[in-house]
Amino acid sequence: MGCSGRLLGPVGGRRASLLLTMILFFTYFFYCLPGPCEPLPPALLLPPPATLPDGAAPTAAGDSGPALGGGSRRFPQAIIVGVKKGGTRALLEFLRVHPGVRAVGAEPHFFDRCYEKGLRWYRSLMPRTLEGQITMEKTPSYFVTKEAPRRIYNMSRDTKLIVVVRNPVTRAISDYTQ
Ligand SMILES: Nc1ncnc2c1ncn2[C@@H]1O[C@H](COP(=O)(O)OS(=O)(=O)O)[C@@H](OP(=O)(O)O)[C@H]1O
Repeated sequence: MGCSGRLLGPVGGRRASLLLTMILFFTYFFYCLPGPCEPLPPALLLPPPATLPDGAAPTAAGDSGPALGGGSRRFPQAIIVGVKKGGTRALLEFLRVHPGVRAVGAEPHFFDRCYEKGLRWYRSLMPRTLEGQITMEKTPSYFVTKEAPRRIYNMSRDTKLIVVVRNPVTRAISDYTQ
């Protein structure tokens, strides 16, 4: 009569359905597993440019050269300065999306508040960069620090300053409301 139910019995039936469920699960997961990584787009595989637009980064005495971890810490070739609430953070974040740009996350305030700590300390804050990558930092208040231009020039005469300005009224409102 009723063949399978009788042949397997209640326990056998449960086992069979459990087995079937497991097979279905494994099959599903097998086909859902991601394949091998997609190859990187060619643009990301390209080496960084051999030279910087305005020459290589300055190398201070005592620089140990390329580190085992990859790259070395260099003084910034470009510093974003400008008015407070001028949009300097946004500019740095946009620039650092480029693989050829590496930047300090926080504002170092070296040339206005921490100058006495010395250049070695300042450079230790910088991210490691490979040859051809650009190191950047942003500290808006260098713009209103009388000594900052001379100090930056003494570090490296090739360092570029990117000045961000903004309508003083909207800037003041932004500063007031935050
Ligand atoms: N692309 C662009 N154009 C114009 N304005 C922009 C841009 N990106 C950011 N912002 C505005 O900049 C304000 C924050 O400025 P900062 O990052 O310089 O602030 S800070 O001084 O570092 O605290 C802050 O201003 P408010 O929104 O008016 O407070 C941001 O909205």
